[in-house]
Amino acid sequence: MAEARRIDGKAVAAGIIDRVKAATTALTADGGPQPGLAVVIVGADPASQVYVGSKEKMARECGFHSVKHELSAETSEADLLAVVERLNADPAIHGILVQLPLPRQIDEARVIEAIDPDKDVDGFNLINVGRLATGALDKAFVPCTPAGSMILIRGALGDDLSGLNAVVVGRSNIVGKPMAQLLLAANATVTIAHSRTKDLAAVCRNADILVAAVGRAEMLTGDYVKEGAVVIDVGINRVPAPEKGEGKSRLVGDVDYASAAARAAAITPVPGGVGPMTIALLMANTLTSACRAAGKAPPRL
Ligand SMILES: Nc1nc(=O)c2c([nH]1)NC[C@@H]1CN(c3ccc(C(=O)N[C@@H](CCC(=O)O)C(=O)O)cc3)C=[N+]21
Repeated sequence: MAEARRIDGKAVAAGIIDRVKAATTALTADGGPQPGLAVVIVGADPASQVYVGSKEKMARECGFHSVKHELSAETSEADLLAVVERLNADPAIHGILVQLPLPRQIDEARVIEAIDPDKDVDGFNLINVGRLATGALDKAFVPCTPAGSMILIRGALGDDLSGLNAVVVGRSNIVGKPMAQLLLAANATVTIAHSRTKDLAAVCRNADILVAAVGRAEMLTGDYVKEGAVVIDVGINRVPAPEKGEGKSRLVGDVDYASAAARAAAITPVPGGVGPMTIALLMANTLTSACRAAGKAPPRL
């Protein structure tokens, strides 16, 4: 089998961003609100800082009102909840993202449940989890990483995934579970596998669509990949790269790209695959929220 097609998530994301920009211009020209995104970060984790910075920059590029709240690592849960309440009440804000993970003293679930479900552009609030699980996709905010992955899968295989086996490796609330829900809604036959799955490689080799969200660098090698499968690598792992110089690192996924690409039909790289899609879908969700707030139908991006 020939080397897999490399799915260019960066290019697909750029197309979505262009459409978000155009729709934002149209919305405001039509008397609608300027979409507003608030990103809240607690503590100064360097990786988190980078992601938050790129979200803020992208929001500005889209023509959004963009605000960033940087709180110290010692912030109390009550203080963070007060910030969320202020943003819930602020009519200029349509999307609220509280960067995860949060420091130990803060109960993540409590914070997520405090976000107004109609401003929950991450799609992590129980109301949105329930909307997705019950198929109320017109009202739900769908988590950005699974939603972005789904666009790449549909680009490779089409809208209807009937008759295809999908295996999602990883069962997190932010990726694995919503990913499985979306694949199910598209009529795939879905298996959720994880670290305790017996003979994981054999389960994965059954997948026409393999989604890797385990959080272990390059764990899924070619042995896990069916010939002709579509492989979506959600992992973002920073590993040492002494070949680039002392103290240097590089980004790798949960899939061993070279061996998996030798068997797959199409595969996402890391970086340049799912990551840029996550940010693009965050912008799309924020635009959707602003449209809904104005009683206008959100555009199909
Ligand atoms: N409430 C919340 N929502 C999130 O969506 C969220 C979060 N918390 N916490 C952290 C993770 C991580 N995340 C990424 C988004 C984009 C890239 C991305 O664009 N990555 C580039 C590479 C970036 C680089 O070079 O470091 C790529 O894959 O090509 C990565 C990671 C969103 N997260």
